[in-house]
Amino acid sequence: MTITFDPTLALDNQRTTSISPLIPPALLREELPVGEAVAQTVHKGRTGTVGVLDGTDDRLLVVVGPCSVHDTAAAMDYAQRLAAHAEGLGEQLHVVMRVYFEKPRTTLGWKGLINDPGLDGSFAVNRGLRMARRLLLDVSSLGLPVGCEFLDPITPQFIADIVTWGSIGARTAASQVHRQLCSALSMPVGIKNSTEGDVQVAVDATRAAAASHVFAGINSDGVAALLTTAGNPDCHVILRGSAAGPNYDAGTVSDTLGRLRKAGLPERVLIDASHGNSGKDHVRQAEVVGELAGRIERGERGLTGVMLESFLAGGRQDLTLGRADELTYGQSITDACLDWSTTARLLDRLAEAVRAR
Ligand SMILES: O=C[C@H](O)[C@H](O)COP(=O)(O)O
Ligand SMILES: C=C(OP(=O)(O)O)C(=O)O
Repeated sequence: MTITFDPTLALDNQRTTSISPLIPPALLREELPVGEAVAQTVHKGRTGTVGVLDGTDDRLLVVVGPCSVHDTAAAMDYAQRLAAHAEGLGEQLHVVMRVYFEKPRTTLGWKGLINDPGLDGSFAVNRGLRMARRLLLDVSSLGLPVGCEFLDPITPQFIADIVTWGSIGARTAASQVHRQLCSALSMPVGIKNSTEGDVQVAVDATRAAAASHVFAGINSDGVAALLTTAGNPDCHVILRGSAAGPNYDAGTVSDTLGRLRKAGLPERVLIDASHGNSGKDHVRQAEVVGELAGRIERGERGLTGVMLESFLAGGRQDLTLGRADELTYGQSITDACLDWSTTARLLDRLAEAVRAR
């Protein structure tokens, strides 16, 4: 017997306007597999990062690149310049390129290449995932390891095998979902202080991510699964400043190391020269790096890494959805970035500081 309901009594999908298929992660991985050279880059990149974090490798971790990728050709152009420059500084700096595809927004805005690769509100997510995986393979094949922010808890199944260093942003550091995700990720993960400047939330997240968890997710076939994780001992705090001002000063670094010590965690921090530490003014990132270089030279404890937002052209521009053809080549459509030549100069300065210490 068929039971029919009065349609006005329907209970679910009242606000979901469409549900369409997502490619299974395993299929994308088969289409775009990791070859031996890329596997070597990721392996070496992760081992190097862990060594710097643990202090067994005396280099400085530098995570540098665009705020977001919106044009894969420009991202590759940038990657080629960075790979060549980083090679000459390899004894002092462990360089990881920011290749960010997922943007957490304060309210609304373009949410990154995976969500809307056409930059036109068409949300071709399967295409976005393909473009993201392709770019990660291409950048890594230059011998340059990549770093991504993980925002959507499903996305890592599609790309995480090619990621050397991960990040959890200021808006999700308190989220249990993201802390559980970190506990499963195979690479070191930096976790940011909150947008209001709360550092303890990042320390708590680092502690939670180091523990084992059991939670619901998907497997590589895209099927709902229960995941049991071992915990990630390679998570670390990123000081990114806040709307109230910067927090890269020696006092905050020392206070953060104290909080980590109290929580039984390794004492190390990465400083984000952008965001609240630069007041989102890209020019001020250079001032932050200048000060940090002096402190690194003097051997300040715990300063393990630096993050820079940088692209080919300096500054930022607004995207009008559907008008990507009007954009300036190599300029950010999210946060303002340093231009390439200033970036190269700042990398040289950081390398000089490491050499001097
Ligand atoms: O890093 C990028 C941005 O700071 C972050 O995605 C928030 O951007 P919004 O405040 O412009 O939304
Ligand atoms: C979104 C980012 O930063 P935050 O989470 O610090 O705002 C970012 O680094 O791209």
